[in-house]
Amino acid sequence: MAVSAKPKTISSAPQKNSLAGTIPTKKLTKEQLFKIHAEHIKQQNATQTPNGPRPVKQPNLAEAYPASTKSIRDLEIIPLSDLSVETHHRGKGLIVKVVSPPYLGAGAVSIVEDHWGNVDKLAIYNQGDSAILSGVPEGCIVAIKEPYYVQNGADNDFMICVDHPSDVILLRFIDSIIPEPLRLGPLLKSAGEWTTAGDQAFLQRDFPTAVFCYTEALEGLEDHSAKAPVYTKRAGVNLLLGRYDAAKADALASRIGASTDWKAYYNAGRAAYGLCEYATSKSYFEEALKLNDKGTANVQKEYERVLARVEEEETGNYDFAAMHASLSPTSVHIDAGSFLRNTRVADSGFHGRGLFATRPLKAGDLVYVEKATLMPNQYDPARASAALYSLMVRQLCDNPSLADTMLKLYPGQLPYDLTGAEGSMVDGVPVVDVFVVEGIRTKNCFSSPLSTYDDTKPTYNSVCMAKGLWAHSSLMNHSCVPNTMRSFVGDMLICRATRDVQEGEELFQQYVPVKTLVDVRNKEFEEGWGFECRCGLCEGERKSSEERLKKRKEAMLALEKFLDKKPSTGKGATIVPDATIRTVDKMMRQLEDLHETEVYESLPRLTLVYPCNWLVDAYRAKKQWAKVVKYSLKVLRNFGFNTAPRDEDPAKLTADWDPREIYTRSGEVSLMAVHVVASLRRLAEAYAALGHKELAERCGEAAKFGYTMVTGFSEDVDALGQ
Ligand SMILES: C[S@@+](CC[C@H](N)C(=O)[O-])C[C@H]1O[C@@H](n2cnc3c(N)ncnc32)[C@H](O)[C@@H]1O
Repeated sequence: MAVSAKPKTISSAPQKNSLAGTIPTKKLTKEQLFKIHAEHIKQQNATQTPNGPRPVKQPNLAEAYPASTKSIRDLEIIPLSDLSVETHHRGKGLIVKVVSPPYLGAGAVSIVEDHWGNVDKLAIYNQGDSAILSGVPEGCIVAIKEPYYVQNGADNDFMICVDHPSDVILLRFIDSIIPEPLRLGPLLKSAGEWTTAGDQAFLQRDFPTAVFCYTEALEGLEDHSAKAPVYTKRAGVNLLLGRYDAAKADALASRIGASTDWKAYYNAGRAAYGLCEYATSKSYFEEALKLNDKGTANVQKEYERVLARVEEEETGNYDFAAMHASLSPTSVHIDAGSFLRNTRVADSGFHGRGLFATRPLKAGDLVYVEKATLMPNQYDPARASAALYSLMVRQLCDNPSLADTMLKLYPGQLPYDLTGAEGSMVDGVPVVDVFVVEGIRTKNCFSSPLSTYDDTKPTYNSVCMAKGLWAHSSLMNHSCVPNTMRSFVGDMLICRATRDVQEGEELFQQYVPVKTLVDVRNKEFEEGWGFECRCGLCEGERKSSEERLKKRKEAMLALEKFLDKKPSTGKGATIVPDATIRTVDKMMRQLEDLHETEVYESLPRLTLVYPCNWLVDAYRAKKQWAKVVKYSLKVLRNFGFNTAPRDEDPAKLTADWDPREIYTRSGEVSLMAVHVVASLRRLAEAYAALGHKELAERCGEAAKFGYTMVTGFSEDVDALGQ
């Protein structure tokens, strides 16, 4: 798993176009523009499947520029003929009419005309399906704020490129800012006509247009009692579009002070539920039930559902096994609340904010459970990042209240400072800066399998990973030897303590499974997240000399090279010849000797984990159980579980070794992983084979306990296979 597969860094600015800053003298004529555009549309109609997923134009952070934060009313309106290439026209705006149907690819490309009679090409990206502008209907009039003009391949081919969704505004036909020659006057006159048009659009399932029409209708009405039913209609459509902020506002605006308001509260409750505001949702359903004391079955059902969410938030009681059983490729979003009260956000000594324990926690305890803020059902690694990015943009446009959660996350270093206006409403829409969104995505997203439990099974296709945002979890800083471990069941992130944690202690997670060598893993942190890790393991290992580090690296690479062609387990494994085992054992001991005691006495020795695991498997295949014990104990020790006995004689251990204590008594610098569970299982098997039943049972129990930390909920260690 990874917080982000390969976070992007901001590279140097792209090469400058020789025309940059100039008004092009050679441009396509109006006729050429229309002709080429018509050909593109013809081609599109011939090749594209209607309603198929549209590609996403993912932002290149190297070319980042800020979204406009100005109102169109404060900008100087300029003609299309004044646009200069590779230029962000700060302080300027365009008002244009769309004079062609759109060509739909990663963006919507249309031909537009200004009131001076100039025409040009407009490409609008990053509009969600719920926005009319995702399709840019012919005839609509749009304002483009602080336009960016680019060359589009061929010498004389240029276009206005709108990356930030809030940089383009769909204007109402009666907006006084529209210059006279572009004005049509409203197509429909009365509120009644607009309402009927909204109803028709609704019946045709064109929900964005329905919202547009109901909005026009509301503008034309003055009397609240006449407005109320239109608000109710618009609330319903907004609910269908997942525009919960607007749905909630509409539902509340539809109240008229009568008992029929139960419907308004019911809709407001559903909208708040959609926003995961369960306590608020509960209070709206209660109002609805008060007004309609017979309680319609629907309200009662929704009320009971929200009560379950509130209880989960308060108690952290979940039936994870049932959640897991409910997962399927089409059903990955779990209906559950987040349990966060064992943690709080505070300043960290490591970086910015971090998460801290609000009460003492025992190893294995639930630290928190978080439902994804956003997680698209997209497990194809080639599409997962783009899917998350476009969902983040869409949700910020559709539900501006999400900005409070999402835009507070760390965006990494952008080439410009945040304006502070991101997320605020300008010209009726929230300012959404796609480069900030992408920065937040790369620094904060997690990769998640459908379930971690299944992901540990040897047969599972671990390439299938979705990407999601868990806003609370993102606030946790990284440590290579963390005190928590995360796992996933669908879009629920389960975080468990891997050792005892005191009240007030900072909580850490591993951003990625850590590389064995201190310099290699820190290069990854530096490139991906811009920090150098100062955890106990990294600080400890830095005390080792450069020369030692170099020698360890060489020994490790030689060992890995030797082992590469000699699988001791799984596909291609055969019984390994004794001579090979002896060589591996010797090379492993040489590598072991390169770990100086003064540095590694109680630190994990990660370079040794792989060869020791290899030896466990090789001896197990030969049923040499004493050796299995020896090397399994070494694996535990190499993960930093230094209370694992170093003397492998079972006779000495039977009385007083409780393997569960590895979790509680190893100190701060140990590393929990599924391999630890696997080693405990191997120990259990080997002790049993050697006749040490009691020890075997204890190891089995410790393995089950550890597996719960790894998977979030399951003790079924047999899932790990043979
Ligand atoms: C997902 S954020 C974590 C929350 C962050 N501390 C904040 O204030 O929003 C990731 C960023 O936190 C910082 N960070 C995380 N772990 C760190 C650590 N161990 N040492 C220093 N900085 C760390 C890095 O800047 C990283 O890019």
